[in-house]
Amino acid sequence: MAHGSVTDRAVEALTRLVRDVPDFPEPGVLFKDITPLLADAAGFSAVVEGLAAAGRDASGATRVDKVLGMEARGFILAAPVALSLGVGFVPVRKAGKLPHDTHSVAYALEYGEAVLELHQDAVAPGERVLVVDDVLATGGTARATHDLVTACGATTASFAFLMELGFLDGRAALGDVPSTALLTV
Ligand SMILES: O=P(O)(O)OC[C@H]1O[C@H](OP(=O)(O)OP(=O)(O)O)[C@H](O)[C@@H]1O
Ligand SMILES: Nc1ncnc2[nH]cnc12
Repeated sequence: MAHGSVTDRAVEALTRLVRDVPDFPEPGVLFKDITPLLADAAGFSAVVEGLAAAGRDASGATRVDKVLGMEARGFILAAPVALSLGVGFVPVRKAGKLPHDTHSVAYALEYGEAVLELHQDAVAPGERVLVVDDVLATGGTARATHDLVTACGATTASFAFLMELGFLDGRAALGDVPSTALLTV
């Protein structure tokens, strides 16, 4: 079975490059550490191209206006995805980091609570964006990002994740927005 543009063989190889760290950052959380995968040139490249496929139509044409990534791990993946698609990259940052006027949303994630912000003029009304992140866990981060996009008058065309933690049912938080994950655990 293929997962988006990633074959079964690639899924096995990528899964081996993600390290499980028990009880980080707090007891009871099994942390999925993607740093070994990022350090592997072939793995990193396969992930970027697999995620970028969510921003293309069947003919291979880019069908989004911007790629958004969430601080911090989302930046690492979303920026090269934007370059691959030939569109701009927009950072969604934790509170207090963006210098100009922002929209702001408080949210909860698997191990805490935080606030995410987006520059009000970072995406234009009517634009379609691809939201890229490394992990979909509870969906709190992704949902907050979608709400920020909506506050700008733009549309989340799709979410693309490297890894989905299926047992946390994060997809339930994403409503009707299409979502793909290269790996599911
Ligand atoms: O689905 P959720 O429960 O919201 O969890 C997923 C989010 O958690 C992690 O980010 P984190 O806030 O730990 O920030 P980091 O990228 O700076 O490590 C991860 O990169 C996702 O953005
Ligand atoms: N279990 C987990 N591993 C890595 N990143 C995460 N973000 C939220 N939950 C996570």
